[in-house]
Amino acid sequence: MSSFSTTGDSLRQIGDEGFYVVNEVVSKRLGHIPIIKGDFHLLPAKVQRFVTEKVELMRPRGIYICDGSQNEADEITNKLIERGMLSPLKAYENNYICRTDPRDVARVESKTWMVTPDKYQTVTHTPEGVEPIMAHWLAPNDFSSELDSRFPGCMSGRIMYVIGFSMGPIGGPLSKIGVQLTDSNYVVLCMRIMTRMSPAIWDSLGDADFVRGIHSVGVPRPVREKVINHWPCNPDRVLIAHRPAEREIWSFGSGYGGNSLLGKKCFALRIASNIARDEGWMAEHMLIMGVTNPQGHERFIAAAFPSACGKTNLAMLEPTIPGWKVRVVGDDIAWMKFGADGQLYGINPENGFFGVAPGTSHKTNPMAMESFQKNSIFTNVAETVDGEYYWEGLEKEIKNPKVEMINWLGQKWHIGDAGKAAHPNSRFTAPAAQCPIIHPDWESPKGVPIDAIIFGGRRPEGVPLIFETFSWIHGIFVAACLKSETTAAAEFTGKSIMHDPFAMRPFMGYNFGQYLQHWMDLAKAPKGEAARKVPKIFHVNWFRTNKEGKFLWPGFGDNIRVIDWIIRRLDGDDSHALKTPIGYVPTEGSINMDGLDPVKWDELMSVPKEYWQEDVKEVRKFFEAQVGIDLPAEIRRELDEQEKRIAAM
Ligand SMILES: Nc1nc2c(ncn2[C@@H]2O[C@H](COP(=O)(O)OP(=O)(O)OP(=O)(O)O)[C@@H](O)[C@H]2O)c(=O)[nH]1
Ligand SMILES: O=C([O-])CC(=O)C(=O)O
Ligand SMILES: [Mn+2]
Repeated sequence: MSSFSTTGDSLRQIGDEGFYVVNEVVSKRLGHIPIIKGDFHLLPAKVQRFVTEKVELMRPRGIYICDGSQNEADEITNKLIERGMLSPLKAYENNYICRTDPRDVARVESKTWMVTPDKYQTVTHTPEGVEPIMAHWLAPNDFSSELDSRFPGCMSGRIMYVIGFSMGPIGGPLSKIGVQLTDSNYVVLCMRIMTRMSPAIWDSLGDADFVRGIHSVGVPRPVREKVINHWPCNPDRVLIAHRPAEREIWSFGSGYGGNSLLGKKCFALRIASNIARDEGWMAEHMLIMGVTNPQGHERFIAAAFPSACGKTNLAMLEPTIPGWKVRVVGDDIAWMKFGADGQLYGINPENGFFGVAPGTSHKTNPMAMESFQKNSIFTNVAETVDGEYYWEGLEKEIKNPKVEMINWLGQKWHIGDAGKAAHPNSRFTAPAAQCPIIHPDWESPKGVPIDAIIFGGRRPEGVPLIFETFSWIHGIFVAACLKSETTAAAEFTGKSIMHDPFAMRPFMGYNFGQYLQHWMDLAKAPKGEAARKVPKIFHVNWFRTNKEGKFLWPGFGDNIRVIDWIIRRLDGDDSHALKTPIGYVPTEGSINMDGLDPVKWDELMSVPKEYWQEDVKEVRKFFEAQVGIDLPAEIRRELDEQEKRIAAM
């Protein structure tokens, strides 16, 4: 029998919150835990049990059941303004800025764990002494002690918010429900933008199971250390742990989005990829865009680039060649499933954009700019005395270039001063529905038909602007070899090229060899279903540089020129592709360059033999060290074949 029961309504004011208690949870051990908002009795029984168990563990001073309403958001926002955590950006409507503790600015890959009874459910068989980089494993016993040293009493003196949310349109066949508990009201406001949060969740859920998220900033009251920028966090004790079998996430010590908005990377990628494997679909770090050509025919494309490598920008691109139209379905995560008709369909499980601010401007990404003119939250950007946001990349667009600002560290700052205005991983959080080019079908429950998948990364050297892979399996091989220069989205400093297979290294939810096998298996339709029409797979590189380190390709809106070539390939145009050892590249003249400053075609498109000889050796080492016996034989064969093709160049 549960040690909890609930009592009826009572009305009183508690603490300094000024909220009224409508009912309360009674624990034999803890006494009365006031429900500050919402009706506990209306939660599904399983959610009630989840909440009461965690209340007993984390001992908040009150429970706040969120309904996702505007009133609720206003109430929380006002509270945060009072406390100094948020401030309004007066130049816009309902836009707010906040600065984090400077130690809490990005995902912490090294403290992110998958907890499975068998190590090899999580990681591949790496040789003695080789630390797996794709997923980090924590043994259940070790997890228990990590948990015990953090969570008991961690919400003491704080309010626990209960957030019911749907990833994907509520009730849709590809959608999933989660419940996140958190003691951060910043997280509540951001989850309200990033997920679908409404009382309809509880009706849709009924008795069914849900993904459980438990999040605490890890600063119980009374607070022992000084809180910086009104941003409580506990950087030394950060832990982001997932129990895939239990569909459960435990996040401690960080308020930064990628660590704390549990619907996003933790649920929609790490946990969902486990569900997807069990249920025969895919959860990927991909944008989805609809592209209409001048003839009026629309195609949907999914694309995976590592963090801060251009997904948001590609998803919303404003074409620089006439007649083309791009509309965004999603900018970061795609859940995709083959239909019985053999077509792959994809949804964007999110409800908002959590985008990189620096580099975003009317020139590079006007549609993102339009999306965050209201109802948005900016984290770690600079603020001008006129109440505008500012970051690197807006130099030419700011009204008054001499204006005084407060930089992300809270110091007075002007353009030209030392240091940066905004943290390189500063972010905007904006409702997707506000994007002027949001696709009319972006909330279609069954998803949009995906005809091509693009992979890419930041590759200063050797990798052509675009190539098409030879087959589904060769495409999987190319995605497994994906590499990119490190960015500020995680804790790595300095620029080095890292492996980031499928742009999923930080988000891998299970053994990478099995993940590859799952991708391969998806090509085969189950009995009774139409043969699967697997998407064509491409690789792009917007970031190749010349000897001076300058980008050879203008990128952004001009990337439509590459998409145009891709779509012609989908349409069966065979006349404009040259076979190379790594795939098909465009023949010179087959990419529309009208109106562009001259581009150094050879430097941009070449496939240098020496570079690729080195690359294939390096990839072989990587596979041996990081995938080992878990590497499917077919993928090893692709490597062998590619090596032979390169040798014969
Ligand atoms: N040179 C160049 N830079 C680009 C291009 N596209 C994006 N960028 C820059 O890359 C950075 C990150 O781009 P985003 O589109 O936000 O990256 P993302 O893949 O959505 O990142 P996450 O949200 O971290 O997953 C920004 O500073 C952009 O300005 C491009 O085509 N060329
Ligand atoms: O998770 C985050 O912090 C933001 C993001 O999209 C990424 O890093 O890929
Ligand atoms: Mn991302």
